[in-house]
Amino acid sequence: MPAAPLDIQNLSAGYGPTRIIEGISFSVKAGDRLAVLGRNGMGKTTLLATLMGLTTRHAGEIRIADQDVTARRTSARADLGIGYVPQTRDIFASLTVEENLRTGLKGRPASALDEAYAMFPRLRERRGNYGKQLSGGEQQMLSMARTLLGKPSILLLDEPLEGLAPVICDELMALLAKLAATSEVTIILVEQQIERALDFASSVMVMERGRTSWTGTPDVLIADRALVDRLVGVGIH
Ligand SMILES: Nc1ncnc2c1ncn2[C@@H]1O[C@H](COP(=O)(O)OP(=O)(O)OP(=O)(O)O)[C@@H](O)[C@H]1O
Repeated sequence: MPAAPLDIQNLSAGYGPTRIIEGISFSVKAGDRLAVLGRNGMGKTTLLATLMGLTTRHAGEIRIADQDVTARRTSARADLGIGYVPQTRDIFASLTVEENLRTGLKGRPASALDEAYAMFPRLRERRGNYGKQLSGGEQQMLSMARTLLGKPSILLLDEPLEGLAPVICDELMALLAKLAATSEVTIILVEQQIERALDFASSVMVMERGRTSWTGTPDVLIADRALVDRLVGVGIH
């Protein structure tokens, strides 16, 4: 599927009656990269989960490639091309790497597994290992590879670097940059590693208590450490 634009208008959502995100609006053009930043507990995960149809929506509209998907179920959104890599790295612990990857094929031929192995050579080496035997970095690679096999037009990544060694973070970000350079996928990245997220993104949204507190381009934040500190509480060093 080619990269798709995403347009969110006045989105409010949460868990049951509890509203967590409130009045969020943004647009991401096809092939662009939006970083969503913010301190802990500000609603970033809830926003991604809402885009995937996994929360209670109270108001607002979600459009993918000019189609209103607001009323669509999670599975229909996945069919329309949203790929979601949650913070919890939803791999099957008791399936092997290869079996996990097969669940992501979505009707594509098994030969497509080679794409995943080309992107993540480490997964080829571990193809017979069970999910639970993988390191944190390998689990993240598997979770991402499985989602990418479905050829998403929009990719939602929730803190993919969490808990990973710097060298693995470098590898994953290089891969994401390569993927973004093809312009075949629109990427929304929630990340606490601000500097890496700003290096990667073409636009930025900062969230505070469920609302948008700042939007702009990464260069503005990179040049203004005090602003970053005020918005997300950590300076860039
Ligand atoms: N399943 C849930 N049911 C009820 N409340 C929830 C649920 N998941 C999250 N919350 C609440 O929603 C708020 C926002 O959480 P969320 O995980 O979206 O924030 P976040 O910005 O992604 O934080 P972090 O950076 O720590 O992952 C928090 O107050 C959290 O306690």
